[in-house]
Amino acid sequence: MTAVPDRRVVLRGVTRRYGTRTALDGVDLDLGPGVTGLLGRNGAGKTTLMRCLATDLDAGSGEVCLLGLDPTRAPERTDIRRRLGYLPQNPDFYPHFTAFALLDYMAVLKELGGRRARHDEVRRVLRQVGLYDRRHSRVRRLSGGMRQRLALASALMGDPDLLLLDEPTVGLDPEQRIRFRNLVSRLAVDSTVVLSTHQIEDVAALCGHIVCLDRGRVVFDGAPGALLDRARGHVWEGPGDPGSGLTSWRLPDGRHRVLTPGSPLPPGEAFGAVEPTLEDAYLLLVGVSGTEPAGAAR
Ligand SMILES: Nc1ncnc2c1ncn2[C@@H]1O[C@H](COP(=O)(O)OP(=O)(O)OP(=O)(O)O)[C@@H](O)[C@H]1O
Repeated sequence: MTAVPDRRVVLRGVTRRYGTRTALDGVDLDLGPGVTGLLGRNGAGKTTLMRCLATDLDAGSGEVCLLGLDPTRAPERTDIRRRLGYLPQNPDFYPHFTAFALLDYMAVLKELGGRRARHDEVRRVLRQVGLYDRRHSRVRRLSGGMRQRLALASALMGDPDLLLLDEPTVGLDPEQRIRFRNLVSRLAVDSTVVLSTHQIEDVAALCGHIVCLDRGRVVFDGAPGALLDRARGHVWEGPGDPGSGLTSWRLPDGRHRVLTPGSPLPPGEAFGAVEPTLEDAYLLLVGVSGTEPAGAAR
């Protein structure tokens, strides 16, 4: 009987600084197979966390265990790297390589077997991301969305146990986005996937687990339903702009949607409570510049 590989990601008290700036502040995490959505505003620490998980950046102080292995030990770090796929934010590729040659080169670096096995794997991932017909195109001739899909193909090579995707759907058209969701959700049956994104629709469609960072700290770690529960009673719709510094926006029918962090009371007489979306819940959690985050959501 073959042993089931350990696919967990465990962090204990990870604090990562850049000089005097603290990017991660005492982060504890425990992730397993399925898709975890990593949310947070610009500068919250998402990319720093992803780079620590990708072993691209040392984790500073605290403990990290990836796939049952210790990334501070060189041989274990090599094993982790063979078993992980990483799509970094703004990937940049050699522009003169063809799509096929580029992935083949990545496969060599990842030590994915001999030439035939490698080429089979490159063809497989090119088909998965819908780029097989463009395999002989040079990277510089691909569109931005196609380059993003090429980066995804590179991350998918070797069926990784841990897949780290930093803003993967930037530049994808709606059809490709659905294709991406299907691909990732199938992979996440067995693998641990971490999806860092500002696209809340992708999180709603894919993630069974959400982690939200704010100024380097974990401010939410749980199921989407639990995040929605916190927002219930704080989202309203009614006529007119209630003003008073609350987060609100005009809907296409002229009514206003209003968030009342902290207060479970309507912002005006004619306002009725509505079911929160994940975006409402996220905005209530982290607050919007000029407003306070929801007391109840902290
Ligand atoms: N190489 C670096 N040197 C110094 N400071 C950095 C460096 N990289 C990131 N930072 C700082 O660390 C903090 C966290 O940045 P990080 O890129 O992890 O945030 P993020 O959540 O990924 O943001 P975004 O959503 O904008 O991509 C920010 O204050 C940022 O300015």
